[in-house]
Amino acid sequence: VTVEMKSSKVAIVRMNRPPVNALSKDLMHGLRRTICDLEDNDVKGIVLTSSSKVFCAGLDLAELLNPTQEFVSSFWKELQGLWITLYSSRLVTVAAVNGAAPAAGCMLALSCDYRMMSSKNVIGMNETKFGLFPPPWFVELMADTVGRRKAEMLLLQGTLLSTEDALACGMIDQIVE
Ligand SMILES: CCCCCCCCCCCCC/C=C/C(=O)SCCNC(=O)CCNC(=O)[C@H](O)C(C)(C)COP(=O)(O)OP(=O)(O)OC[C@H]1O[C@@H](n2cnc3c(N)ncnc32)[C@H](O)[C@@H]1OP(=O)(O)O
Repeated sequence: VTVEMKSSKVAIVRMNRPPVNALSKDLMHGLRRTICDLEDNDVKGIVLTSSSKVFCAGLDLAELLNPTQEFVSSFWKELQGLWITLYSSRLVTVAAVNGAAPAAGCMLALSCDYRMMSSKNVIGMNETKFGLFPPPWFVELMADTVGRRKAEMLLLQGTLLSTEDALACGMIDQIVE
């Protein structure tokens, strides 16, 4: 995770885990630590983005391949901790979605107060497409953002929306070129 101060009050927080910013336990820990440190330093707002062409590919599936029970438990704790920290942060949080944001990548964006996204990208929770279901707090985030019926349809079908369709249903707030 890298931090660039745009002014004394606004920080650009970049996920920097090539090639796709898959959320490993360490990346989630780094993000949470960074947000907490910025909160402790009188910063007012952050822009969360990526240093590569993918915003975030979701959970690191490689880390979840044949894990020990202990690892799954600590991984899950880290994911929940990151979500709680970001969602409840006193900072104004903006997601600058500058690449694909599937699954937990979408969760990160939806946990922010405002979402801008570059065109020709995709965002959504596609877990059902590969036989997983999103945890209830992902579901609530989606329902709070696009409405319950739309969320139900998107989650059932594991739809990844284009930038334009995401704007049309309120999943993002602005398209930025
Ligand atoms: C046995 C018990 C198990 C218990 C487990 C319990 C856990 C329960 C889990 C329940 C979880 C539910 C919620 C799940 C949330 C998630 O986030 S799951 C992750 C979902 N993510 C995706 O579906 C995205 C998959 N990736 C892509 O679609 C594309 O990679 C991309 C993001 C659109 C980027 O495309 P492109 O730029 O063309 O790059 P690629 O060539 O596809 O990929 C580059 C390399 O990155 C690797 N990679 C991609 N995504 C991931 C990932 N999520 N995790 C790990 N690695 C990833 C990809 O394999 C490539 O690797 P190399 O081939 O080695 O280069």
